[in-house]
Amino acid sequence: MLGVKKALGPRVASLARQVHTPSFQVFRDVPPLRELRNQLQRSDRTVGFVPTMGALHQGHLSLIRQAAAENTDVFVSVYVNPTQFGVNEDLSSYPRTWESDVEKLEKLNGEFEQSSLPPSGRITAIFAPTGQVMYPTLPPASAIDGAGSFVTITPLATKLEGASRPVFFRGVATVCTKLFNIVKPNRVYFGQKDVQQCAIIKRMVKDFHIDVDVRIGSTMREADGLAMSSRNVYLGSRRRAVGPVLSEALRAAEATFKSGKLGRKDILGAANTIVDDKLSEQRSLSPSKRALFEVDYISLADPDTLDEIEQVDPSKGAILSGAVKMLPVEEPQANEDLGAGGGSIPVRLIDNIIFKPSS
Ligand SMILES: Nc1ncnc2c1ncn2[C@@H]1O[C@H](COP(=O)(O)OP(=O)(O)OP(=O)(O)O)[C@@H](O)[C@H]1O
Ligand SMILES: CC(C)(CO)[C@@H](O)C(=O)[O-]
Ligand code: BAL
Repeated sequence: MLGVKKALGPRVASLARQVHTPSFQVFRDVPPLRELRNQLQRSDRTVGFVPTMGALHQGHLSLIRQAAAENTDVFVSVYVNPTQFGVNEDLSSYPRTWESDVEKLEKLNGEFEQSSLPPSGRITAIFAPTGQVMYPTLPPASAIDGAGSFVTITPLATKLEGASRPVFFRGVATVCTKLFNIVKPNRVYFGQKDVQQCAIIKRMVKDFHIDVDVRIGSTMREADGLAMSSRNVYLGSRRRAVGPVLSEALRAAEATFKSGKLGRKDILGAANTIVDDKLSEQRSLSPSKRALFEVDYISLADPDTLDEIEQVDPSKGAILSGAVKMLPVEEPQANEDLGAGGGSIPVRLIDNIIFKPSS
């Protein structure tokens, strides 16, 4: 185990000193973390675990708040897992904001200390492992035929997000298996924004008899409906203004469902109209002003199998979801806010709404 100062380097160490004594331990390796976990086990404390890839925002913090309300101790992992990125995806540019992540977690612990709402747990440990720790035998492989020890959950992992990102859920299931084995949490917390990831984790826990309770937190949004996401920092102002199109489209589809229509054509038709109108509007603008995007999918699927459905069965409900790729900014303007990556990185936005089964 590293003290927070040693783990963070001199700049953050001095920052941490200014704030107050670090309120959690930072672990880079497994054995010291296991030692702490075993101590907690012996004193009947419960661990809620929130896996993240860092670049923390209010979505992550809401999961941590939920974990603190339901456990005495919260463990958070910060690890950008290479095996869930395809070979042409944004692994190298993925936002890494360790210093501000630690500040946010410190602030949150301060909030928990002040809280009068019982019971309130606190963040006890951050696990920020190296690649060598997480993949001890072979360097991690992202190619589809790459060698390594992997967990695969098929056919769930091949649908929707998996159709566009073929190694994504293999990487997620693999790293989550490792993390669950290391942390041995009582409860794990995932965000509904990544609805297919939630379905895959639940299936993995069931099929492998993993002794953990999977808890899902609701999607945190910006004021205009855009789902919060670490990758939103790539958008810049032009693409940011168009990004809410996906949540608007899903809300229109939901309104159609709530008006009593159960058929795919009606429900998805409402979403597609919003998306098509927005795209026409943007195409009519000059390349120096517009933000173009491609729709990867807008889906109405069975909540268990994720297969596309023609009709919502009210007793089962459905998952309405979508993915849109914001294309690189054309003809950037002087002084334009282009976001991280200078507007050149395509940004995949995902979102969903769950139609709950009627009781
Ligand atoms: N807006 C959100 N509301 C609630 N939970 C969220 C939100 N965004 C992410 N999460 C959850 O936080 C956990 C960690 O996600 P991750 O670190 O990949 O952040 P992210 O914002 O989803 O990043 P990315 O841009 O890579 O999708 C996941 O369980 C994810 O579902
Ligand atoms: C669950 C996860 C931390 C695994 O790397 C990641 O997929 C994420 O942040 O959603
Ligand atoms: N939130 C999911 C992580 C990813 O897109 O790689």
